Amino acid sequence: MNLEGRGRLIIISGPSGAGKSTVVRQLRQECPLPLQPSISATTRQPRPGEQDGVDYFFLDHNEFERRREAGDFLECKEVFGCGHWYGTLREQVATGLDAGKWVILEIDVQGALAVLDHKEFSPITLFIHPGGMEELERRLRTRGTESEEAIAARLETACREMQFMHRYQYEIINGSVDRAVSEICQILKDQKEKQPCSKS
Ligand SMILES: Nc1ncnc2c1ncn2[C@@H]1O[C@H](COP(=O)(O)OP(=O)(O)OP(=O)(O)O)[C@@H](O)[C@H]1O
Ligand SMILES: Nc1nc2c(ncn2[C@@H]2O[C@H](COP(=O)(O)O)[C@@H](O)[C@H]2O)c(=O)[nH]1
Repeated sequence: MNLEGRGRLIIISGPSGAGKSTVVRQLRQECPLPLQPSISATTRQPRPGEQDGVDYFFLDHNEFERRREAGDFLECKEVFGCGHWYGTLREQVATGLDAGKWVILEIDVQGALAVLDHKEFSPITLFIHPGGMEELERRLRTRGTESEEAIAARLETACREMQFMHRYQYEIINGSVDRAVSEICQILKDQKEKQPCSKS
């Protein structure tokens, strides 16, 4: 059974700091497809400027657990092993797909593999990385949102995640944001062309 209805599901993974959010933000502005990010839930604290219900739904651990027990998540994982949970809300995905949107999940590798196990979806899968660990570290430091300890955990996780790149359909090297955005947009347009009956 395929639950994608009129929309499509897109999974974008890659190490923390690879530039996923940056690329997705520009992709939404420039790519002429009805793209819609799925807003995840997380137990981590908001960063300065982040808004509840826009960047994430920021939940405390009890509320996250309650929603997990209620079956509200399509997948949820403790990312980076530092006690913070992240999860894709079923409602975000279902509402978007029902409305004919191309719903983007910006999630880690464990989460992506869990979604791929749900056979009712046939997502377009992309793995973004910056082309080298030194550049990844530079980007995480330049962003300035994580402690030294958190950066170390993210880099360690990145090494493991890189080993799963072969599970994705497309590898995107985000050297230049403009180039990565135009490459992804072209991939999505090509996928649209391949659909049996043209969906919006
Ligand atoms: N092509 C690029 N060249 C140089 N810097 C970049 C590029 N793409 C993104 N950046 C910068 O790298 C940092 C990390 O980018 P971003 O926050 O988008 O990564 P992310 O993959 O979404 O991270 P996370 O998984 O932690 O949310 C930001 O400071 C961003 O401005
Ligand atoms: N498995 C999931 N991973 C998720 C989800 N939402 C985000 N993420 C991943 O978390 C890291 C860290 O994000 P940050 O905002 O704290 O920097 C990021 O790399 C995402 O891949 C989710 O719903 N499920």
